[in-house]
Amino acid sequence: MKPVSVRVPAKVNLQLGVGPLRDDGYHDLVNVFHAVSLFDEVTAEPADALRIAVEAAPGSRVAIDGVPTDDGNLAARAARLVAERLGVRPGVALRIRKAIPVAGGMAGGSADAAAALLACARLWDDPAAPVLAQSDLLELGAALGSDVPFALLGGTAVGTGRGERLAPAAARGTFHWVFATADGGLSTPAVYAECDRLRAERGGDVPWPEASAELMAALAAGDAKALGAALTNDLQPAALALRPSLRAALDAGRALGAIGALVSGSGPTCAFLAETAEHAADLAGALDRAGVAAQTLAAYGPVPGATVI
Ligand SMILES: C[C@](O)(CO)[C@H](O)COP(=O)(O)OP(=O)(O)OC[C@H]1O[C@@H](n2ccc(N)nc2=O)[C@H](O)[C@@H]1O
Ligand SMILES: Nc1ncnc2c1ncn2[C@@H]1O[C@H](COP(=O)(O)OP(=O)(O)OP(=O)(O)O)[C@@H](O)[C@H]1O
Repeated sequence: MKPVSVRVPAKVNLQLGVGPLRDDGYHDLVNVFHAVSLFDEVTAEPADALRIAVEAAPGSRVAIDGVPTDDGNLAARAARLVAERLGVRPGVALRIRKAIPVAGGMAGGSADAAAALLACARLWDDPAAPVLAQSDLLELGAALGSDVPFALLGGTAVGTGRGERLAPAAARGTFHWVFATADGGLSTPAVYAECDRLRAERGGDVPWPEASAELMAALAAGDAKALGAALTNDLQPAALALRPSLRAALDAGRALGAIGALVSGSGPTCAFLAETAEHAADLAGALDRAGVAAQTLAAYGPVPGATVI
């Protein structure tokens, strides 16, 4: 059996509408996912047992210290799920090359899980009569994490439920982004908990989230300025409360001409929308010089989800 390599993108949330806390500890969302051109790569090769190796992708300065190389790695759990479903032994060496910031709010772990699902299915399933269809992989992905199904699908899509129920969104053209990473990650459960705490402090009912009509129209028209004005993230106040320094990064990006600025998902990475690829390159340079980010990364979206290469 030959090794299988899968390339998988990061995401930014264009709208993250967070509803009330559910009994199961999750929140109902309106989550407009957008896949961007920062890619992790996962290679799966037959081995005597399940092994994980993690490295920074060539040319990437991503800090991989916090990434587990045991069953704590979401990619390992993905491989076990596929093996279990296909009734095979999980004998696979997974090599993960990371370019997606770790614990950055860009779903890097979820991306690796999606890539491992696809790579292991390709390695172990019968190509002539596959047991696992795309819908099965989406279901296995949802069992691993709320962001995993989108990493399989890619593009631009609206997630409801806890974010795992996906409908592709009409989107035209390409949008250009700059991502400003921060030193040290934020824990997703901690950011949701801080959101609940801030809401309880404020009092009143939490409204049911609705997809923004302005955002969906901007996407369908490929109108970057309108998209920039319509970006929202209900987790942003919580991320800013836990990491006050992010406010300076957002303010700097806006002052330097970003047409939209927000915290990406649960943070701490901040996302800035630019008008063109050149504008994104200039903005990345200016943000670097302003010293408000650990690193700046220019990228574009939408891009496809997990893909065998
Ligand atoms: C912030 C986002 O990245 C935006 O796309 C996601 O909502 C988080 O997705 P994820 O990292 O895949 O999260 P999961 O692994 O499913 O859940 C981790 C934790 O985040 C919180 N969580 C997650 C999703 C959701 N709809 N409501 C939640 O409250 C819960 O505390 C949960 O225990
Ligand atoms: N393959 C993986 N890559 C990165 N982190 C992983 C991986 N598997 C497990 N983890 C663990 O998950 C934690 C969160 O990592 P991840 O990079 O997925 O965060 P995130 O991008 O903020 O996630 P999200 O945007 O989905 O909330 C890490 O600190 C690490 O302990």
